[in-house]
Amino acid sequence: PRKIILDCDPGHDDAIAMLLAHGNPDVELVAVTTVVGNQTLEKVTRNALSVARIANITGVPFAAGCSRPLVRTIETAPEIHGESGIDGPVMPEPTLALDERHAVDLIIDTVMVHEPGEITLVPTAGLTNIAMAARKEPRIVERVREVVLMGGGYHTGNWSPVAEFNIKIDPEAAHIVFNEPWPVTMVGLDLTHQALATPDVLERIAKVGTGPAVFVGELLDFFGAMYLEAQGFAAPPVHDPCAVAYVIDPDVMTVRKAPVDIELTGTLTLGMTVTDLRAPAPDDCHTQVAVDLDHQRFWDLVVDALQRIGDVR
Ligand SMILES: Nc1ccc([C@@H]2N[C@H](CO)[C@@H](O)[C@H]2O)cc1
Ligand SMILES: [Ca+2]
Repeated sequence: PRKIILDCDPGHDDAIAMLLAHGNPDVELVAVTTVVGNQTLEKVTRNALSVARIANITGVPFAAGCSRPLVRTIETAPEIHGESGIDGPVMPEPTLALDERHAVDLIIDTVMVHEPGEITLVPTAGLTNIAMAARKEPRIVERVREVVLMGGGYHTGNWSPVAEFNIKIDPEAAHIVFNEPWPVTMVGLDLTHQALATPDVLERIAKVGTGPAVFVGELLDFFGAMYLEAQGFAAPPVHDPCAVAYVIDPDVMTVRKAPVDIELTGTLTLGMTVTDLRAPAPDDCHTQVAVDLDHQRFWDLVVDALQRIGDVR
């Protein structure tokens, strides 16, 4: 299976990404790291550990990372994720103890202890931990197989007209990550806005009938209500599991090689993932962007993962 490190800020959709990674047999969660984003580091870390208990994730180190962006001040998203960062479901008390290392060190140690090309980084939050890891131990850049991140967008934004939240909350970190020479797949809003949890999807998930499936239903009910109110979506786009799904099965979406760089000084465009879609892409282009989602296949993967997790309490 593909070995992945999930760097996340649970977060309703981060939680579903974790469940997909845990349930699907073709990926192995070798570490989970948290970073400030949807809510404060303390809240998203507590949420990550609660999700681990709900899905009975054991034998996987969880470590907390950066509590604020590299340069700028903290900007959270309570209007979508609520005060706890995962409002809606009643969350169980965490039982799993955190790894004593900082997330940046857990990422570095995990990459350096594995063979080159074994570890894939799957960030589904701001890129602060990833940027810090690349600066502290530059050798991880050539050892990481690829970075498959949820973030950005080549034609759309959500935290501004042209910038997406994960990028905009720490654009300097994103600039580092997109400009290191490792392969980067940007699973941006252009793609994730196709991953809508419509009523038929909610019904399929409810039919799984297990504790974790009920939990996902509750997550999506809250996420859906907030998305309708805050952004006028009839059904919520479930962003983060799209990145995990691409690692599981690259055919779940189409991708396109294109240079991407991050706007750091724009007045209206700060945090924009400026994507050069002019053809042809340079031969040495190390970045690609996700375009079309096979949403039947995507939701099949999510439902299958929940069925495989079963009831764990
Ligand atoms: N409005 C809003 C703000 C932040 C997010 C989070 N950031 C990414 C989508 O922008 C996902 O990782 C999700 O967890 C989703 C919606
Ligand atoms: Ca997230």
